Amino acid sequence: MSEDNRSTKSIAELRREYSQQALAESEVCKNPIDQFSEWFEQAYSADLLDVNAMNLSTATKQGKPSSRIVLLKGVDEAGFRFYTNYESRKGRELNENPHAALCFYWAPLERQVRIEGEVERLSRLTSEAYFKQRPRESRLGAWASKQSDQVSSREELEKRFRKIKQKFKNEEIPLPDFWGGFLLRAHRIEFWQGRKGRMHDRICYEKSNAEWNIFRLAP
Ligand SMILES: Cc1cc2nc3c(=O)[nH]c(=O)nc-3n(C[C@H](O)[C@H](O)[C@H](O)COP(=O)(O)O)c2cc1C
Repeated sequence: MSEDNRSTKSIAELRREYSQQALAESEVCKNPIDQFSEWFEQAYSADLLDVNAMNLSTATKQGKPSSRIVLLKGVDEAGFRFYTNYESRKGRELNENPHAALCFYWAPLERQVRIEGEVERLSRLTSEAYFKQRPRESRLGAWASKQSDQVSSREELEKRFRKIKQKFKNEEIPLPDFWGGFLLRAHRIEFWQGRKGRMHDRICYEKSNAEWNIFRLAP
């Protein structure tokens, strides 16, 4: 198809077949975190760009939702960890409503993972340990940015960055009180593998009395 054709194709016509792999109840791990780690490892090995980028959906107390991408910074039996500004829009929403959802899409593998649960803040010690390992510029950026607040201009932002840089010149940059991690404790995790004719595989795990039930969903 020529470039010209490509540019005239309507959005409604954009589609492709998914046919690489299958996912069966009999093959998946008993524990969804093990299953997630397996898929994550495969996505990482496939050299996908931003393999740990995930959509995070939050909602206000009234249930008004909002979404954005954040980076997964760790996962284990306890849950999924990410870091942000506690006073940002997401930080404020999570503070008033801990229910949240994550979603990964690894397009070249034709895979999606959806995760639902409740968040809690990570301990300051854990956040500090992570903050310390961030590049100096990112640590300064955390101090300089009142994330999600309106700013009058780019210059204003850069002025704040320079001021902070000067303030911490030759000093260790401490973890700001308004910055840190969240742990999302999952109670539902769904693995989606694209199949031919939109007959996709969807294997879902739901937690009940500390046990994970596994079932298939219609595509
Ligand atoms: C690839 C990618 C990774 C990102 N990672 C993070 C992150 O780990 N933490 C974060 O606070 N924002 C991250 N962001 C920025 C967020 O998407 C968002 O713009 C910001 O957190 C403000 O969101 P809010 O106003 O809803 O709080 C990332 C954006 C992209 C595109």
